[in-house]
Amino acid sequence: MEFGILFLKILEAYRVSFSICLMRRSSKSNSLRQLDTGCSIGYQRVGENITKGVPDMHEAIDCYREVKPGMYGRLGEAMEGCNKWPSDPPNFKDLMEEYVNLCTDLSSKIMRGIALALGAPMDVFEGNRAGDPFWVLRVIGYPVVHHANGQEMPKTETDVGCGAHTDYGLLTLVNQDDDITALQVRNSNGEWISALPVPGTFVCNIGDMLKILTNGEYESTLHRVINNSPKYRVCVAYFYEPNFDAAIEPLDTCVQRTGGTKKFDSAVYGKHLVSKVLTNFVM
Ligand SMILES: O=C(O)CCC(=O)C(=O)O
Ligand SMILES: [Fe+2]
Repeated sequence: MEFGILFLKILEAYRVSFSICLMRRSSKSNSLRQLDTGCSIGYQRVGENITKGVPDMHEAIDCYREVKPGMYGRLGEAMEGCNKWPSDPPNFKDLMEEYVNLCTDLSSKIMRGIALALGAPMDVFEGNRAGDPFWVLRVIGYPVVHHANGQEMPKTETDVGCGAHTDYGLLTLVNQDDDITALQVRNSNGEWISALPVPGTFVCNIGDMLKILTNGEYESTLHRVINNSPKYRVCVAYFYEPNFDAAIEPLDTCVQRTGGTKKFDSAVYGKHLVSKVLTNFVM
């Protein structure tokens, strides 16, 4: 039953997000932009997001779990501020908040499954690791890179909807169009393979923090987006993250499972996120 409700929410979030992207494109409004902080809450125009020095061919609305002033001291300062939810349609904020709650619940269940698969206690990812998880929600629109007559534009770096990267937290739930194949993941042979859309499902990516926690047993998924279809593509990506101030290091169980040597130093999640956001995902 729970999944049934989630499924309906997936569809509704998709539908509303799609209309927002279309609205934004037609009105050319940039009223959601937050210009007064280095943080990227709100609307980003096509090409404003940069991955490894190359502008991404997408536009997006970014929302974060709210960091209230002083909540995490200096660590959280760059992320302080309210989300810029679109006011039209009027139920956008409520719907997306409900969607976030459902995704958070589902992700914590997936993390419990992963804990058991690793032979660790079911709640190993809770408490001061991810008992109070941070989250990020991105509604992303990828414009068409074909000419109207279907002829392909010259292949340049700028055709890339989103350059190759790994996500920085624990898990990502990608809610993509049913009829456009654009997301690609790199497999262990170094080949790019398409993550074919399966209606009513998420693609679930592993992020950098889960790689550290598992001492590399779970690899963070290298992925990219190339929208070669003749249609505007929409994706709603939900990022499930550790506690903002969590110091993440390999779990003892995972160090033992992977040869007894810690492969990663401890990393404070919030610091990792802020460095990514402030450098516009250069790394
Ligand atoms: O659009 C997609 O399918 C994935 C987007 C993505 O990788 C990201 O926002 O980190
Ligand atoms: Fe990603």
